[in-house]
Amino acid sequence: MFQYHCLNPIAEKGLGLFNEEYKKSEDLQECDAVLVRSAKMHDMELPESVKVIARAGAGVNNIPVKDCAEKGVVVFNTPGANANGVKELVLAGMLLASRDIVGGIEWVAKEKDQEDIDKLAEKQKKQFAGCEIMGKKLGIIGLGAIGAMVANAASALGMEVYGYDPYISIDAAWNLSRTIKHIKSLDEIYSQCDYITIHVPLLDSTKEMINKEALDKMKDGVVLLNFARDLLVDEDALIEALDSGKVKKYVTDFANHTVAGHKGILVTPHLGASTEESEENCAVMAVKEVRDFLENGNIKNSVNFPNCDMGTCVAVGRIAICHKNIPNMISQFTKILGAEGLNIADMTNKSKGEYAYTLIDLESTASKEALDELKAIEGVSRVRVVK
Ligand SMILES: NC(=O)c1ccc[n+]([C@@H]2O[C@H](COP(=O)([O-])OP(=O)(O)OC[C@H]3O[C@@H](n4cnc5c(N)ncnc54)[C@H](O)[C@@H]3O)[C@@H](O)[C@H]2O)c1
Ligand SMILES: O=C(O)[C@H](O)COP(=O)(O)O
Repeated sequence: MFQYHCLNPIAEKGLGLFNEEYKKSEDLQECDAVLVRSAKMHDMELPESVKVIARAGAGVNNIPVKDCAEKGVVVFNTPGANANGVKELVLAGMLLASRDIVGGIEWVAKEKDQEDIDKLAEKQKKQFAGCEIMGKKLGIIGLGAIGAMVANAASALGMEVYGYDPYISIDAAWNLSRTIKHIKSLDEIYSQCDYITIHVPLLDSTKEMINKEALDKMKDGVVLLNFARDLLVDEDALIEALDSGKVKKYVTDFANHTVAGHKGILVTPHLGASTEESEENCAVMAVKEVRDFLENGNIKNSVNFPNCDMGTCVAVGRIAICHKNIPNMISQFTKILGAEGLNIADMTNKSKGEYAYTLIDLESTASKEALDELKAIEGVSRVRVVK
């Protein structure tokens, strides 16, 4: 029996995929798995029982990913599962920034009791007029799951799309429309584009990448959209650029005291992935990842351990080992198992950066002593008997 705990509400369509071998627990103690959306986990004490964290979503900046790797806790996310939800909101954001739709709706609500509201509306509408997005230049920074979808949709709406992503995956590149201009320098995006939207993860290297220097290089009257993370933008510099007229509008999905209520800023309360479809897609993918990991030891879409798949175990036993990616690990594992007379039926070892993962199928059951010896090897963070 496995136990899981949800730190945020997770769609029932996903949780329903847990079978009778799984129990939902109201607290973390004794849990094998944690499911989370945006709850902040950095200051949380995780019990030793937790082996896996699944982020039902894309961004993992709320999770101490490296500390988890050190403790042998595998962290998953659900790549692309909410990308369409975000893409649609980005398109809405561009339209809201181009015409004063919000101001117009608010005006009608305020004047609703005027007897001649129809005539008044015709007179007043010019103050809410704007421009169209067709024919404008859109710069996209980050062409992953979301950026690529925004690029294709904006291109279909008649925008001239400039895309920048020095680390683009082969899959994302294949999915891009041929109309997207491949841009190799951010300066070109800044100097050419009327709209700029950012879709990169929040990392040390991307924090405040939109700063005063970047803003100074942008076209006068640029519209900036941020549906990725607020800390990607130096929002004090942004406010200055907005107040001076350099930036026409800032559309952000992240409410904070710097941006909320400021003239020229449209703030939504982190709604990008809050659609029925995205929430369900993320929950379904997260639960499938957790189950395959707990039941078979397989890893797909982890952000701190490598992909590793040996299917379902047909041998007598399977052991999963989380460890550092350093020399001499495999030989130590096989030496301990060999000394016990345990024959290895199958084995896979994969690495990702500093960390590695080994799955070993055995023709007989490993003793507690052998498992303890494996755990005692320097660089091993967790040894788990999967079967
Ligand atoms: N508003 C929301 O509700 C919402 C929903 C989903 C994701 N997000 C945010 O959006 C981010 C992107 O999501 P995604 O699903 O597209 O992720 P993704 O991993 O598919 O794409 C990220 C892309 O950014 C690129 N990249 C990384 N560093 C870069 C840099 N310095 N310059 C240019 N490109 C760079 C990567 O190569 C990758 O292609 C997430 O990390 C998350 O923070 C927000
Ligand atoms: O990174 C993400 O997937 C988004 O920011 C969505 O976050 P949420 O699941 O808390 O809505």
